[in-house]
Amino acid sequence: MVPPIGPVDSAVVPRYAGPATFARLPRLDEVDRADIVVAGVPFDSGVSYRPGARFGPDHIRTSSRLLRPYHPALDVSPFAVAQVADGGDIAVNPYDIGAAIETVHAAALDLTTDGTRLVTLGGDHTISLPLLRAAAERHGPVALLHFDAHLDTWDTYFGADYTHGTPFRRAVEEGILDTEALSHVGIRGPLYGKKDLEDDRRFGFGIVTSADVYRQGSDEVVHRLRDRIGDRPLYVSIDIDVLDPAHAPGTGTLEAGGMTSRELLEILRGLAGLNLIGADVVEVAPAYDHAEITGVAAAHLAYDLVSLLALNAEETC
Ligand SMILES: N=C(N)NCCCC(=O)O
Ligand SMILES: [Zn+2]
Ligand SMILES: [Zn+2]
Repeated sequence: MVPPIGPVDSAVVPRYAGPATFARLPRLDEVDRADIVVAGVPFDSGVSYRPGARFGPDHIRTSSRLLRPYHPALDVSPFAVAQVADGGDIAVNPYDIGAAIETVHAAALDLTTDGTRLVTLGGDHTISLPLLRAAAERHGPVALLHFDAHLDTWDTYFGADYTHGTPFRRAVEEGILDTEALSHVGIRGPLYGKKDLEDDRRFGFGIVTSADVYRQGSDEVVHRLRDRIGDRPLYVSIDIDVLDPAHAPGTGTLEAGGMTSRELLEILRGLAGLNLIGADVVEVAPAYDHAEITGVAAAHLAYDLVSLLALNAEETC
């Protein structure tokens, strides 16, 4: 195998110089083929509160300049065992949510020909629906592990079906999720009513609340999740607002009492060896960020997701 083209060498070109691709990786058009692609979706027309996640991909890329090539907790050099590349941004229509969803769906299919795995940087949570459609077309109905303060299984907002609060209800209705293996982690905060939870349970979701993570600890949570997921194809969706506002102020719909970035990274690392087939990190809105707190958290989460995928790619080489 030809060795992968890795990131720019930070001992030669300082980290703060040059273009900000994710982790300073090559662009997709600079490599023959990629095992893993990181792509952005600058879209926030589906939000119910503060806008700004359209600037998320650029912010996460900038905040990823300090990532280093070896992941000690997972014992993997992700960019050495797999060809990882930055696929740039999927340019979507900001005025027509239906058209944007179609574009993301088509682009996700295009980027995952030939077994390539996709990690997407949002963008608001609306984009997970077309990403899941593409994942299900490749793998059949997928298990979903959803980290979020919010259920995002609501029905409509102002009569609109496709919003950042509704992607997983639509996905269940479309039959693209494996309803035996659906989990939310980090749920907290006020709801519209008890029916929100009843509907969610009817769709098949299990809930690990933010308080459960604190009380039970990451190891116990990982154990429960792994049991539920088994060897099914798994999609991981991370809404950055799953983190406490102290750990991720740069987002649109904050809720107090969230997880720490340490807890979330610990849980992700506990997923090593599962059949992860795709992932997203969404809802980063840089206008409300301070000192790159949110950007760095998102960059590290994306790095861990890439590392999990790289571990699997290494196994199959
Ligand atoms: N941040 C996401 N994805 N969803 C939040 C929806 C909250 C609401 O407006 O009720
Ligand atoms: Zn959320
Ligand atoms: Zn969400």
